[in-house]
Amino acid sequence: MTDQLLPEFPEHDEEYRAGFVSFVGRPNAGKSTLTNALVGEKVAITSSKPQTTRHTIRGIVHRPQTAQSPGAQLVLVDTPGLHRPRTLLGSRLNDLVIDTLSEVDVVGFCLPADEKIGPGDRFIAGQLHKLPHKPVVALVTKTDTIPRSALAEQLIAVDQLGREHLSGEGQQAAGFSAIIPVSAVAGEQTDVVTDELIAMMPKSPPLYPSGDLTDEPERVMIAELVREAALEDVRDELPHSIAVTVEEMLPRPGRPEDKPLLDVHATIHVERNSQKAIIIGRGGSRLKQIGSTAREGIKKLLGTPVYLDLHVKVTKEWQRDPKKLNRLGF
Ligand SMILES: Nc1nc2c(ncn2[C@@H]2O[C@H](COP(=O)(O)OP(=O)(O)OP(=O)(O)O)[C@@H](O)[C@H]2O)c(=O)[nH]1
Repeated sequence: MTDQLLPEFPEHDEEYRAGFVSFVGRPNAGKSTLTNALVGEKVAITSSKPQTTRHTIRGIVHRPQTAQSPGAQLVLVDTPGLHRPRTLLGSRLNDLVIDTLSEVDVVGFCLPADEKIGPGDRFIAGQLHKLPHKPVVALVTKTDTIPRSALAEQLIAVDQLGREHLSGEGQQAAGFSAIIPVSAVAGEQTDVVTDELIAMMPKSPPLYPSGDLTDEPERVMIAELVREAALEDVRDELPHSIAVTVEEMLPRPGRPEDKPLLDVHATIHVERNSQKAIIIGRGGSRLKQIGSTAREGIKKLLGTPVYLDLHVKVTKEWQRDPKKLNRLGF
């Protein structure tokens, strides 16, 4: 291997900080949007439908070393929302989240500014209490949606939530380590979030090469893009019944070097025949639309034109069957 092929790590000295942060919060709290805003590129999948972020997707914020700043790397681990489990998939997801959280340096608890604190938030706060000595920063998201006076009230309520759940035995400090209002959409206070999180990272050499925005395998991101496309405009009950696997991803042989084409074969798994019919649509029209939306996303992600071959398959009861869940990557 020549030196050119080795990944380049950012310059650093002993003051450099690097570590992991994970955002939690109930469905639709704004975790993925905030991840994207901090990283500055679309890595996590956002959707207006709740509970669509299933995989652990990392984005990396790089702060280069300058005369003013020692430089830092913030690795964002995006998790599904913690919620009361109702199915095997639900409890697997919660386990996955707890596992992830026990390994990160800081947890960012996203609480939307425009929704009253409810049982879902208290459930999550109760879960976080199980992780003693873990700093938790409250991120009050979507501040652009409410007037300042309402925000002040929400900040007080959030502070109260932290004091009720995150104090007591084993907890170093009472309540949240910090409470930061932020709007990912308006770009307000996103720098403050980054600064605050970086300050809480341990001193460490860089963990990833420069410019590496995500280490999520492309295959999983492609599956997520297909899933996101399939979720557009479908009925409310359908989202939980869709999973996507990427069967094969190969460069088309014999293409000229400057005109590559990637062949992608993917399967959309649903639970029932009726759902299959919805996904395929009249005369295959919906599937065609899903294909072209997903293809655009994949092309943007990889910078290569793609030929996307999509199949729809009924995998009965995949949410309740551990073997099938494993095969679908959960
Ligand atoms: N106005 C406004 N809307 C936001 C903001 N952040 C997120 N949203 C919207 O809130 C909805 C949910 O945002 P997501 O980032 O997908 O939320 P999430 O917490 O990742 O959701 P799950 O994947 O369901 O866990 C989307 O429609 C976003 O566009 C914000 O700062 N301002």
